[in-house]
Amino acid sequence: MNQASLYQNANQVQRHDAKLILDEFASTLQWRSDGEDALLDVGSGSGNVLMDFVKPLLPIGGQLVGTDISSQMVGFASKHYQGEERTRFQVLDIGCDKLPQELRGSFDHVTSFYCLHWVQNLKGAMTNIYNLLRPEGGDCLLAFLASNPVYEVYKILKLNDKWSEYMQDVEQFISPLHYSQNPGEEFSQLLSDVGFIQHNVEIRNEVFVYEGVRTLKDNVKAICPFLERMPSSLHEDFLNDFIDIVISMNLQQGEDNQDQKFISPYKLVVAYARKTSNIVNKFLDEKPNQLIFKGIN
Ligand SMILES: C[S@@+](CC[C@H](N)C(=O)[O-])C[C@H]1O[C@@H](n2cnc3c(N)ncnc32)[C@H](O)[C@@H]1O
Ligand SMILES: CC(C)=CCC/C(C)=C/CC/C(C)=C/C(=O)O
Repeated sequence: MNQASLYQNANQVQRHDAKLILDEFASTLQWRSDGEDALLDVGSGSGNVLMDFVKPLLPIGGQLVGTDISSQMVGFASKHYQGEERTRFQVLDIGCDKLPQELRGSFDHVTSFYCLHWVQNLKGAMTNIYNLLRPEGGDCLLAFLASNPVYEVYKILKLNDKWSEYMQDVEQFISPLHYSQNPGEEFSQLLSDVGFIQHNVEIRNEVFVYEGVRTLKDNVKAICPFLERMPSSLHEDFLNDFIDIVISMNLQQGEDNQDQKFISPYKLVVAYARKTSNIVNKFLDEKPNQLIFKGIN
């Protein structure tokens, strides 16, 4: 997904979820007493979630770094938000083997919305997030898909001769937690493994209703990685086949075009974790990783 303007105009679900989660966790994040918080966002995309919902939470003296694997996304966000003070955007693959030296241990907070389900090397990504935080401590707030019906639609489309040549690597675009029996437990374990002693992970069962075929198609176009591999003359045919599969999965409500709705039940991982300084770690009990943070400051 590289088309920033398409994404910026068809990301209602992503915006809705990020706003709710940030409202809920704004007071849980451990803000510095000097107001000089540095926050890095992972997978900022076109940048509007970061600028509309994260930036307003940051103290006046805070620094914001939006990052993304896609240079097109970073280019779009840099241009669109170039007048914003104390804000910059840069390319970063959160699954990379070696973090850029200037980012390591430099942040009080890391946030990430709707990105980590794109990263197959989830353990590498979480190790990097841990290492982006300051050695003396910091926290992260993450939201990403454990599962979504879109993944089952992709797998069915791949079986069609018309589309299979574009979708050979479909599994690379399916959330690493999609097949997990217990995604909450699995992600909690991963957080512990990379060093987060204190964390809270929830799996939220959500439903989003897309009003009309055009809305659903626009949302698919904004995120579907396979469309950019095929000639644009095939896009509408692909999207029509996508809709037919959604209907065959009984995810449609209402018959005629006027009041046709599409139901998308999905599981969202919402995780908050704190990195404690090495000194504090020494004094914590051996297994304190089940601490609940909601409402604690
Ligand atoms: C669905 S968008 C989310 C954008 C934004 N966070 C939001 O909530 O609207 C996912 C973004 O993650 C980026 N992404 C995918 N894999 C990534 C990786 N390995 N490292 C950093 N960003 C990645 C994509 O390029 C895309 O811009
Ligand atoms: C009914 C149905 C199959 C809806 C799927 C809707 C959709 C466009 C889901 C996208 C999920 C996703 C990978 C989002 C993202 O990364 O932003």
